[in-house]
Amino acid sequence: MVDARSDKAFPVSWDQFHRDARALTWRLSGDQKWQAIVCVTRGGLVPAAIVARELGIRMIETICVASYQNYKEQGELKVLKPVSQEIVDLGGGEGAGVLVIDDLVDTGRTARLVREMLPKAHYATLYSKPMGRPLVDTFITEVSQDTWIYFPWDMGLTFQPPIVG
Ligand SMILES: O=P(O)(O)OC[C@H]1O[C@H](OP(=O)(O)OP(=O)(O)O)[C@H](O)[C@@H]1O
Ligand SMILES: O=c1[nH]c(=O)c2nc[nH]c2[nH]1
Ligand SMILES: [Mg+2]
Repeated sequence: MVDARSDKAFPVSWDQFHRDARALTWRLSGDQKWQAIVCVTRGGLVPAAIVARELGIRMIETICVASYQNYKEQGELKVLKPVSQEIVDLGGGEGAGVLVIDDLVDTGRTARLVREMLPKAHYATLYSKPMGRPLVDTFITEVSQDTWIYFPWDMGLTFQPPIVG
């Protein structure tokens, strides 16, 4: 479970995010020809746009899942929109040849749910935490379980008090 008291922070700038999304694309750009991207909203929308642009993929589907209602607190996992049958049936069924993109895996609950719908898909995220790591096929950076990742779309510029004084 995510510890609501966790105080380690991993802030990610837009530059860093873009670099990491491109690094993820390099890892996904081998021999495999992806038939479609399924992005896990909302966090998967931005990395999916970058990966789709880099890989030349125009078939993009969403799976709409929500679980973190209040900041750092995971509630009940809700599927607001499942993946269309057309996408599940690609590559002979069960999502073979489909690339699933999300921003991160934390407890792995979201990834487990998506994998039930697309068992043969390839699951890729930019960031992972130890509990979720076994559920991801490709990721870029791992942080500890008690670290909260701050994405650029959730942040703004604010004054920082000096470290000393
Ligand atoms: O591994 P887990 O513990 O399941 O957590 C990971 C999920 O949590 C966040 O989504 P969230 O439910 O907050 O919705 P959002 O993408 O709309 O921000 C994140 O974008 C992942 O999808
Ligand atoms: O912005 C976020 N940062 C995280 O570390 C996280 N874990 C689950 N959901 C998350 N959202
Ligand atoms: Mg999400």
